[in-house]
Amino acid sequence: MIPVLERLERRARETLDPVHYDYFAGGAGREVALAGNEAAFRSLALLPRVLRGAESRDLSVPLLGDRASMPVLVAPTAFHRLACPEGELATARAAAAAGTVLMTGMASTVEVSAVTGAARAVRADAAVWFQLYLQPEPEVVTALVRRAERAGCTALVVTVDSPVFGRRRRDERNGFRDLPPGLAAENMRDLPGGPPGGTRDIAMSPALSWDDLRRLRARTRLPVLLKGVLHPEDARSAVAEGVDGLLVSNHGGRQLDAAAAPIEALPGIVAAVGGRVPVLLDGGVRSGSDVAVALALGARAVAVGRPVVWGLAADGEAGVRSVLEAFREDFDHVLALCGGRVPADLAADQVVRRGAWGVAR
Ligand SMILES: Cc1cc2nc3c(=O)[nH]c(=O)nc-3n(C[C@H](O)[C@H](O)[C@H](O)COP(=O)(O)O)c2cc1C
Ligand SMILES: CCCCC(=O)C(=O)O
Repeated sequence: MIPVLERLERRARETLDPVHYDYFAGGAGREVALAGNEAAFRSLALLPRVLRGAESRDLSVPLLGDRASMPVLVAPTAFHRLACPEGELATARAAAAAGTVLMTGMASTVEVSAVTGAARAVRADAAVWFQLYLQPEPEVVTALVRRAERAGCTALVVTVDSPVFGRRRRDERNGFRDLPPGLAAENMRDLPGGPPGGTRDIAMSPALSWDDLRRLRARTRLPVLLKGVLHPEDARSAVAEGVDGLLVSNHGGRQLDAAAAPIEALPGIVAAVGGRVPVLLDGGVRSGSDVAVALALGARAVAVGRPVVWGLAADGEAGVRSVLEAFREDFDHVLALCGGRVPADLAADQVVRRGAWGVAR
């Protein structure tokens, strides 16, 4: 882990209400998936290339019509006002200042138009994508999509790894269920069928199918990224359905505790997709070399969840900036050490399994 991240996490742990710390930090079940996400990166190593004449690095990557200044994006995480009074506004400013994509969540404690407003006040062309869980009622989905479109979001991130909510033992132990008074999931306010002026609950439904995704895509011209895919067949189906990108993820180990680490699933997905749409990854990315391994194995970019929350809790907007700049600096350094000039210079033949005998292909 990058030392700055360790420091910020420590500070966040000291600062946050322990119940909220556990909500942010925790995973499902025995937290095997949570630990496995980082462990899987540690089991992989890089074969640097040499004498490549790789001067003047450029870390930027194209993504669904936007361009990120580096291949490290902000993953959608819920309830930022639990971490800092400004909440998602601070996160949005920091992401915009870093020139990277913010995936803002349906479970944001600041309404999405205020989030995009904060980002665009820092950088006029700041890219903000809207993450949503498909809701069983079509009119609710439409209302959410319109809300994201009106706010100027440039893509939708549809999370599909949550047919039911994961069992988070820390939250069960702590009795953490609801946001404290004064905080709410503001994107869920004033939706069809909800209490006037109040918020609806976010529903998770195992009944959702590709039909629901088709209905969503028929309702919007925004590109759609599917978040939470681990199986190559699902990746194939998604591409056949016309999805614009995939985010390989196990929800930071918060849903299926037996889920494979995203970095383990990535090669199968990349092979299934065959370059037809960009593949992104999140889960356990904690250093520039983690970024490099994911990119070498075929990811266009990665996203980070908890490190951003720790930055936010430790030092608000400045803390998130520190996190993003630490990733930029560390990835730039690793790319240089690997003989790369641009992210796409990293190739799959540069990744080996630690402890395995063999030669580079
Ligand atoms: C506190 C917390 C809240 C999250 N909330 C959401 C959410 O509302 N929607 C979603 O799609 N993913 C959510 N995630 C998952 C993240 O988008 C991402 O997949 C995960 O955090 C990546 O792993 P990392 O934390 O190891 O970087 C959440 C993760 C955390 C830690
Ligand atoms: C209903 C809020 C969902 C938050 C979430 O996805 C998580 O805590 O992992």
